[in-house]
Amino acid sequence: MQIIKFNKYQGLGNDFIIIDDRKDSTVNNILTNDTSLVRNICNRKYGVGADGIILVQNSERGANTKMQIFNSDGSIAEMCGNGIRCLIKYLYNESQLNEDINFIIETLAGNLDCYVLNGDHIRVNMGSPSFEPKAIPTTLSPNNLNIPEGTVTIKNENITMYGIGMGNPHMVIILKSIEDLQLEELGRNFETDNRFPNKTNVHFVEVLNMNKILVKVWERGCGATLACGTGACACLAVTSLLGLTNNKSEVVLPGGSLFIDWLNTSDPLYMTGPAEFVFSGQLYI
Ligand SMILES: N[C@@H](CCC[C@H](N)C(=O)O)C(=O)O
Repeated sequence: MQIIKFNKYQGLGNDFIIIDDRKDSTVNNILTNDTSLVRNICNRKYGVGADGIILVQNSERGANTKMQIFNSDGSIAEMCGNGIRCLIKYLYNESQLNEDINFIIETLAGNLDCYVLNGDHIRVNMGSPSFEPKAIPTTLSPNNLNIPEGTVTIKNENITMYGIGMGNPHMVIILKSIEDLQLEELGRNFETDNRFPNKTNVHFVEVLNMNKILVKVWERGCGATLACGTGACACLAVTSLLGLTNNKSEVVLPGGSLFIDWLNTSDPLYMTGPAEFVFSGQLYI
């Protein structure tokens, strides 16, 4: 049995157990070979409770550190927007610096620049959204704006949905209202839509005005969460390309707001939002 220290952080209620695994990658080896252990640790009744586990690892690609993220079902995700802010806040708190500072984090979606602003908000260069079907991956075909497009059925109505990659796959569905949404039923169904061979995160979007959208999230490997950072970027990228919002907007999620800007479609997209320490403890695994 090993004693593993952890810190719990949350970004807009999307919560993560952060484990520093830089010494010898032991935890990565254990968790990748035992997905039931991840599920047990993330379980909200019998475990610590979280939407995922983030391992801080040594970077082999010139970044300050590498982020490895496990969803609460034990699957590994390529990227996590709220998670990367939590990781940055952890590194910032550990460094005991009291000034604005930058970090470069290696992820399975590439190296990302992150900036701590006034100690509590973190701005992340999220890279460019991908509309290339193979890269997302999806079998959907691009529409005239080059966004992969298809339909899903909601309450017997065919509704347009879009596929987009932010390192990880996203399905974006724009509705007139998302108030009375069967999130659990639709999310579970669409997550495994066979047009997304690696499954997909699912987002239901209501456009409030040119500068604000409302989003409800069903995450691949986690279920309904209070926020999804990569998803917020995916939604804003789609609504701005469709001309429904500006390219700099507030994304209102059940857990709070993220601010996304994508000032030039040939440039990366930026996400700004909070991250907070919740508690720390020890795992006996
Ligand atoms: N909560 C995240 C995304 C985490 C990974 C996702 N569930 C996936 O499997 O792609 C975020 O804030 O981006």
